[in-house]
Amino acid sequence: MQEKVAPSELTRELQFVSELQRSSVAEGVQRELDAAWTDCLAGATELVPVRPVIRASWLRSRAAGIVAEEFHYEFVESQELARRLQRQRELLDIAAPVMAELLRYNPDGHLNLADAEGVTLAACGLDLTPLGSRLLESVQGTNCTGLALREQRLVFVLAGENFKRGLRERRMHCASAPVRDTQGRLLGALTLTAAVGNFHCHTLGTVQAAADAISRQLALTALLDEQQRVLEVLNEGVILLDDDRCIRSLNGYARRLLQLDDPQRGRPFASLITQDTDLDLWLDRRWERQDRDLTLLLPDGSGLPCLASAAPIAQGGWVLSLRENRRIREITRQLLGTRARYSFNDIQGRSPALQNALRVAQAASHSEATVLVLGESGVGKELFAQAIHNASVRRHGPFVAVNCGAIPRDLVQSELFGHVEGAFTGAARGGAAGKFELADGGTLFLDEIGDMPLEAQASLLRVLQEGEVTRIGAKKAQAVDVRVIAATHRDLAQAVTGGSFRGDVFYRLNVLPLQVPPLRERREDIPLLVATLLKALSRHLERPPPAIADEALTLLLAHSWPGNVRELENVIERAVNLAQGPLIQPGDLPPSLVANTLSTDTEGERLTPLETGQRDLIRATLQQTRGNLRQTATRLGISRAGLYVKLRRYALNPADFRPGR
Ligand SMILES: Nc1ncnc2c1ncn2[C@@H]1O[C@H](COP(=O)(O)OP(=O)(O)OP(=O)(O)O)[C@@H](O)[C@H]1O
Repeated sequence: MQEKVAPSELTRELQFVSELQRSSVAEGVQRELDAAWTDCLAGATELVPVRPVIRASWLRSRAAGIVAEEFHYEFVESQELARRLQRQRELLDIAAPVMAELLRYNPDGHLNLADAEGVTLAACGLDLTPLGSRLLESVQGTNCTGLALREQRLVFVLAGENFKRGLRERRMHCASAPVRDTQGRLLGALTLTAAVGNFHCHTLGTVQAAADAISRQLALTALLDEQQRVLEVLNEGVILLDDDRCIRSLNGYARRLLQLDDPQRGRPFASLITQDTDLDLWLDRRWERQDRDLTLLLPDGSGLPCLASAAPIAQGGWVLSLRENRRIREITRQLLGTRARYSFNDIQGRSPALQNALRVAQAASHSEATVLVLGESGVGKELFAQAIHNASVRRHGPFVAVNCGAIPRDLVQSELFGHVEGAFTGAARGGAAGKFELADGGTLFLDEIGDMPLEAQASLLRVLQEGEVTRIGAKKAQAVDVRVIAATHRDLAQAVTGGSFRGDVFYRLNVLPLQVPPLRERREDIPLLVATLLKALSRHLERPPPAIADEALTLLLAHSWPGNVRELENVIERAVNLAQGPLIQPGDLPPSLVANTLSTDTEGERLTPLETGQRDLIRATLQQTRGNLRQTATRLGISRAGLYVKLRRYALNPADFRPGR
C-alpha cells in the first residue's frame, strides 16, 4: 500500500512512541502538551514541544472556531448513514473480521472504521466512537481518525494531542491508518484507541498492517469479482472440476446449457452427460487440452450434443469449456458463408421452357419434398436450388452446397455425415461435423449426385428415410432437419440400370423432378440474358454497359451453347473486356463461336414446305430492310429474339443483306 510517511520521520515517530513507554517520559510529555494546549487556546502559535503535525492541526482547529471545551459527537442523519453503510458494504464485510481479530490483541481498546468523509461506519471494543459520528478535523478538531484522513498516512495522536478537552481527558492514545481501494484512492481510516499503558510502537505497525490487509483483500475481491463477471458473460459454458471429477463451479452459460439453477457443487460430472463418453480416456492429465464430442443430459431426459474441451489445472482438477454443436454450426456457417444468394427474381428468361421450369420450382418451394434438379452443366441448377430455398420456409436457415463429384471418394462419407475422433487415420481431433449437420434447419444442395459413390448412397438413403445422421465411428445417430435438393447432369434412371446408382436412392430423390432446359432450347432468352449480364458486368467494372451489335447478337443466337448460361457468361465477360468502343462487335466474340455458328445451320436437314415458305418470307423481308433486324422483326410481327431463333434455324445471316456485300 502507498505509504506517505518518510522513512526518517517514521523512525523518529517510532522512537518517540517507544520512549513513551517509560512513565517518566510519558508524564513529562503530558505536562508539556497540557501547557502548550492552554497556550494554543490563548492564541499562541509557537507551541514548541508539540509535534509539527499536531501543532498544524491545532492551529487549523482553532482557526476553524472549534470549541475545545465542549465535547459531544455530531452525527449524520440515519438515512444518510444507511446509504453510506450500503455503499461500503463490501469494505465493511472485509473489515469486520480484521477488526475483531485486532481487538482480540487489544481487549481493553476500541476500534473504529470511518469512511473517507470521516463518518464512523463500524466500531467495536470500548464504547467510544458511535456509528454515524463525524470525525473530520473540521468537525471534531484534532483527533486521530480526522488526522489520518487529512494526512492520508499512518498517524498517532496521544491523549494530550487531541484538541477537545473531552477527548484529551479520556487518557487514551490512538493510531490510525488509511484504507485504500485498488486504484489507491482513499476509502477511509482504521483507528485503534488504546489505554496509555497498552500503546507502544508495535501498535502503529499492527494498525498499518490491518489497514493494508483490508485494502489488499478489497483488491483481491475486486479481481475475483471481475473474473467472475468475465466467466459469467463468456459465450461458452465453463465448468471447474475437482480431482474427483466433481463440480466445483459452473458459469451462467453452463447452467443455462444444463438447464440448472443452482451451482451443483460436488455433483459428479459423469451424472450430467450420457454414458458414451469415456471420462478416464478424456480427462487425462497428460494432455494439455483435449476436445471431445459429448452429450449433456438435460433434466427432461433429452440430450444436448456439445463440443467439450478439457484442460487440466496445475493445482488439481480440470477446466471444461462447452459449446453446443448447434452454435458451432452457426459459427461455421457464418465463416463458410452458407447463405443462398439467389432468388426467383434472379432467374432470367421468358421462354416457355424456362417458365415451365420456374413453375415447377415455385411449387417445390412451397413443399418440403426432396427435389431432383436435372439439366446439363451450367444451365442454372444451383441457381434454381438457391431460389427454391430462398422462397421456402427454410429461407432463414443455412443453404449448404456440396459438389459430390469434387470430393475424393474416400472422403465423401465423412464430408457429408461427419466423423468422430479416431474414426480413421487423419480424422480431425475432436471429430468433425458433416455437411448434413451444418445444413440442419436449412437446405443441403447435393450437386453432381450421380457421382456419389455407392457406399455413400447407402448412408444417404438412411438420412433421407430416418432424418438422422450417424457420424463415421459414432455409436449414436443424431436427428437432423434438412431438406435435400439434389442435382445431376446425368441420366440417373440409366445409371440405375447400369448399376452405378442405387434405385432406392433414385426414387427417394426423384420425388419432385425439375428439368432445367439447356440454353439452345430457349434461345429467345439469350438477348435478355445478354442484357442482364452486360449490366451486371459494367456495374462491376464501373462503366456504362456497352451495347451489342446485331451481327454479334446473331452469332450468339446461332451458337449451340454446350456450356449453357455459364458459357454465355464467359463469352460476354470476354467480349466486354475486349470491346474497343461502346458496341460489342463479332470480333469481340471467341473465334470458335464465330466458326461454329455458321456451320450449325440446317445443313442437311430437310425443311417442311411450311418452313421453306417461312424462310423465303424472312429472306425477302431482310432484303427489303437491307438486313435491318429491328425492321424485319416488326414487319414480320415477331419479337427480335424470335427472329434470331428463326435466322439460326434457316441459316440466314442479316449481314449478307446489308449494302456493300
Ligand atoms: N436463367 C438464368 N438467369 C440468370 N443467370 C443464370 C440463369 N441460369 C444460369 N445462370 C447463371 O449461370 C451460371 C451457372 O449456373 P449454375 O452454377 O446454377 O449452373 P449448374 O447447372 O448448377 O452448373 P453445374 O452443373 O456445372 O454445377 C451461374 O452464374 C448462374 O447465375
